[in-house]
Amino acid sequence: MSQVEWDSLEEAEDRPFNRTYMKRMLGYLRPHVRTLSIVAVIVVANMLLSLSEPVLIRYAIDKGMLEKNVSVIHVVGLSLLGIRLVSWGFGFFQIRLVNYTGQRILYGLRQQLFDHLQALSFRFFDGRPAGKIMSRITNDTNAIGELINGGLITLLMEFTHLIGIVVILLYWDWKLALMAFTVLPFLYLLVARFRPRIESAWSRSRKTMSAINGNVNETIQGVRVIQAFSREEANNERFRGINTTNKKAFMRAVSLEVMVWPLVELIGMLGTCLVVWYGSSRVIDGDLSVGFIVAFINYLWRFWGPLSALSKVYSQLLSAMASAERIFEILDTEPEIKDRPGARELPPIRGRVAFENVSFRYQPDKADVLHGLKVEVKPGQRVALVGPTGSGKSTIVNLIMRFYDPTSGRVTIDGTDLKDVTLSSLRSQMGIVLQDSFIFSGTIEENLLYGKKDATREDMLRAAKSVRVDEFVSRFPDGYATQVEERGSKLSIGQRQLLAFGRVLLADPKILILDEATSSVDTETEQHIQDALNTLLVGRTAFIIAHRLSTIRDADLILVIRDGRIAESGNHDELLRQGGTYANLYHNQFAMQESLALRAAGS
Ligand SMILES: Nc1ncnc2c1ncn2[C@@H]1O[C@H](COP(=O)(O)OP(=O)(O)OP(=O)(O)O)[C@@H](O)[C@H]1O
Repeated sequence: MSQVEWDSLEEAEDRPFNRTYMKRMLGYLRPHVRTLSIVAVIVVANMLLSLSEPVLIRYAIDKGMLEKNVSVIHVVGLSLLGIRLVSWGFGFFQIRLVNYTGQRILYGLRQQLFDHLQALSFRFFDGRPAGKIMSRITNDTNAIGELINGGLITLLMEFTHLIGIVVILLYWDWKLALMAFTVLPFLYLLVARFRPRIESAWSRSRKTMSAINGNVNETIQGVRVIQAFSREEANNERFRGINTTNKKAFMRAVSLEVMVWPLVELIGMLGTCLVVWYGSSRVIDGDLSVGFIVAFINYLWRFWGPLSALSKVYSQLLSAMASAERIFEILDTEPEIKDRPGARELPPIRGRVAFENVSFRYQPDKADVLHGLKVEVKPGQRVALVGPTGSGKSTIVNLIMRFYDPTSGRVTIDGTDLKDVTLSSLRSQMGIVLQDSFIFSGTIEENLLYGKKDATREDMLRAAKSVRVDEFVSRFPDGYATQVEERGSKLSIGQRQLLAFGRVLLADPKILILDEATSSVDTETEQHIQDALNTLLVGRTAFIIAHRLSTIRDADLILVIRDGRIAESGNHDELLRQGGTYANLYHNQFAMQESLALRAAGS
């Protein structure tokens, strides 16, 4: 089973009713108490109106039909019509108010989740698939919304109805009422037996739905790889599996429901039959009037409805509770990396970066990835990080950006521990360009201004020109206003790289981190990128996860990383003279790159 399927089946486990979550969820209603009180008044008024209908019918039969008084029938008829009209008006306001409040609560919850998500540290995202997180913001908030919009009102309405009916029936004729209620234990047994099954079937249906979402999300993200490997059929097979499970779970839930709810009605009917049988004999005896018995039965019909509705709301409540649990899990996750109390602003950076005996592991129960790193980089130095895959190069730059904190030791800038300064003052002076430059949907101009909203148009054009963005932008009919799709999918890899350079150049960071793209671009673009890079690096301390020989050779300091340690350090010539790992790497890998480059230049 894939991660996505496993996660969604595992975690959506519905838990039994949880009072703490319920209380916390009700906390979201607190700011809307006034509106909800109005709703409650409307609900009670509607309940009273609705419960007055059988009384009017009783009156119409006993005083109108049996005593042949037509004017009573006219009055009752008009009254019933009036009641329905007023109920309709009340219902309209009630639904509007509830939906309005529900939407405001959902809006706030979604916003709160979104804000919180952005503040969470990398470690949180490391362990969770994106599809799962997305489903929390959409599906789980919706489940809570449905509860507020539909469930809570049903609960309030049906509950008040039920109480009202029981009171009236007992008050009218307690013997007849108790006779009708003798079927209640059977109803209870039936519901108690089948409800858990229905709930678990619905729960399975929801879980498999979440697996479907995860699967679709993964497929969209990975569609290029899927098509490249012609995995469509195998993927379809996997999707068909989840889809079938979902269909079966849904069908099982529905079949149970269509079996149980008519049974509930049947048992209710039994209670009504008892009343008809016993009540009619009392009507014949002249003990009860016809209008009375008709009204009594009418109330009984209204009694079974709320009972099944309430039972369904309970399922809805459990499902919302599971959603609430997942939402609260996110909201309760404290960002690991945050400003410590009393953190100060980092003054303008000069650019000295030091690792003081830094060790780091990604998970507490896993082995160290970096071991006692010690290195000092002077302001303005260009540092190349080289080493085999998985050796720890990206981890080092993650620590400089303070995406993670070291497990032990300190990372300092100009002698200040990164943990002592505010994140915003640190990151606003740092820039990062990753291999796969993330371009946001919007215009090219918006993407360039991403790190410096207040830059003037002249600044923007200058930056774009110096990293050669203007050359390709000028070929677009809309120029800088050209819309680039999500992730910049309309741009070539080289163009995306240049745009990312422009974005970071405009932000003018003092420390720059760069993960050099490994993907091959044509020699001309390569040259453009090299030129742009040289412009970008002037006057900044730079850490480059380098793959190109030219970048490495130009570096002031090369750090060769092996198994989370600095195996060698020095400049190109020094390291070649040492004849160690770097020299080997150079002769085996980079020398070939160089001869290829020379050949390309000569051809
Ligand atoms: N988020 C993570 N959670 C757990 N382990 C991780 C995480 N990221 C990286 N690692 C592990 O840490 C080690 C160092 O990874 P890192 O990404 O720093 O290597 P790298 O030198 O940058 O590799 P590459 O050149 O392939 O990008 C690897 O063993 C990797 O499996």
